[in-house]
Amino acid sequence: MSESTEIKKGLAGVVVDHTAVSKVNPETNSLLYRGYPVQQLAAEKSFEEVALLLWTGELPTAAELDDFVAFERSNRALEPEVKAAIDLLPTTCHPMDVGRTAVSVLGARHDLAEDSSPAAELQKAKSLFAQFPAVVAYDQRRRRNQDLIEPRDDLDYAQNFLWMTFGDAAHLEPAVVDAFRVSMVLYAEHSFNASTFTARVITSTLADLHSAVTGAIGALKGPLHGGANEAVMHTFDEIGIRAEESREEAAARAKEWMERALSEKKKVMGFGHRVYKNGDSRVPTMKAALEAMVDHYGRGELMGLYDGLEQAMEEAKGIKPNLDYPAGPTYHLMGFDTEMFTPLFIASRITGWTAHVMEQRGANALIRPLSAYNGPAERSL
Ligand SMILES: CC(=O)SCCNC(=O)CCNC(=O)[C@H](O)C(C)(C)COP(=O)(O)OP(=O)(O)OC[C@H]1O[C@@H](n2cnc3c(N)ncnc32)[C@H](O)[C@@H]1OP(=O)(O)O
Ligand SMILES: O=C([O-])CC(=O)C(=O)O
Repeated sequence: MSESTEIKKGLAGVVVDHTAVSKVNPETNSLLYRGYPVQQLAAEKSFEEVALLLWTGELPTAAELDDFVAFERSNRALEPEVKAAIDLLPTTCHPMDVGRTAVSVLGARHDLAEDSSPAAELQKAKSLFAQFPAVVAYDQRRRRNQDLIEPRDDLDYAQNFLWMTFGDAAHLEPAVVDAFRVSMVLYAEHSFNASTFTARVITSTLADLHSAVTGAIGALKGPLHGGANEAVMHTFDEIGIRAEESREEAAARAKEWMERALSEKKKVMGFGHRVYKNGDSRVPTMKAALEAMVDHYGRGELMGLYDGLEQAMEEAKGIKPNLDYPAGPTYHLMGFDTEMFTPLFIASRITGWTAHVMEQRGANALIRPLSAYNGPAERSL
């Protein structure tokens, strides 16, 4: 094999493999899941339907959906052993550590752990989909000294997730459930992003699905990727959220903050994207969901901060927001602690990761690039 010396730092612009799971097209600013525009899916489909679409390549028939919904509803409860493992972790650790540990425990306990046949992989993906919300919900509650809430099988995925976290009727109001469902659909899949690529690298060694998802969670945690939704909220907090303020006043303070941050050469999380250079295809849909939450909770000043930062970044650098930008304040308004935002991203992205694990396994080649050595020349001891 001849060694190429051209280095593509960060693999930017490198096409590594085919995928039929999704198509990100920065030219048309579109995102298709298995051929369907994500905006249409977000408007019309449940997250359960979108998960099946990503895994199988087609939207489910009514009977297929019924089967999956029944499976999901009967596998939602937090297993006592997983709860025990979570309880061993301090509440001072990051909730992403809890999510990562829980997936690892779930893998070690799964009957099909070492079976990587297509049927077993799909079964494990469905199990993780069903089991993960209880991990996030319980972790959120224990950090507030609240007891675990059992799932309800009369609720769909999005409703039940909110129920297990908050246990009140206010979070089952259609406006809240819908914004949450939209966020799950939009976060589900995005081709060869860093965490999905991590999952594919791990799968390429023929390791098991839960190992791939555990590694993917590690990659998602960083603020250059999924951790940005949390970081966005820290920015809002640093600027200061003042409920009594008008939208215009909040926007003016946010603009000032952004101008100062950029003059200090700071990177502001929630802006920019490796692939989209002219705006993230998912942002308009997520921004509409955020606006619905702002109206629902009567919190116009938050939209002032949002607009002020966006405008100042656009004016100074022409850099647009990514999906994490509207998602962060949406989860904040719903009442999640800031550190829980990226675990919510996990709950959604489990679908895309596992679809890619199955695709990688179906046409595998070990992922092992080359490096150009630039250390000391050979020397003797
Ligand atoms: C769901 C998701 O995971 S979406 C991504 C979430 N991540 C973030 O929001 C983190 C903030 N954004 C970033 O760090 C970057 O935009 C990335 C990592 C997402 C993409 O980065 P890359 O394609 O590698 O571009 P890179 O970081 O080289 O940026 C190019 C230029 O734009 C600037 N830039 C890019 N994003 C930002 C930002 N958020 N704030 C300030 N400047 C930025 C860079 O400083 C760089 O400027 P320079 O050429 O003067 O040095
Ligand atoms: O595609 C990327 O690099 C990051 C991203 O937006 C995602 O994973 O949703």
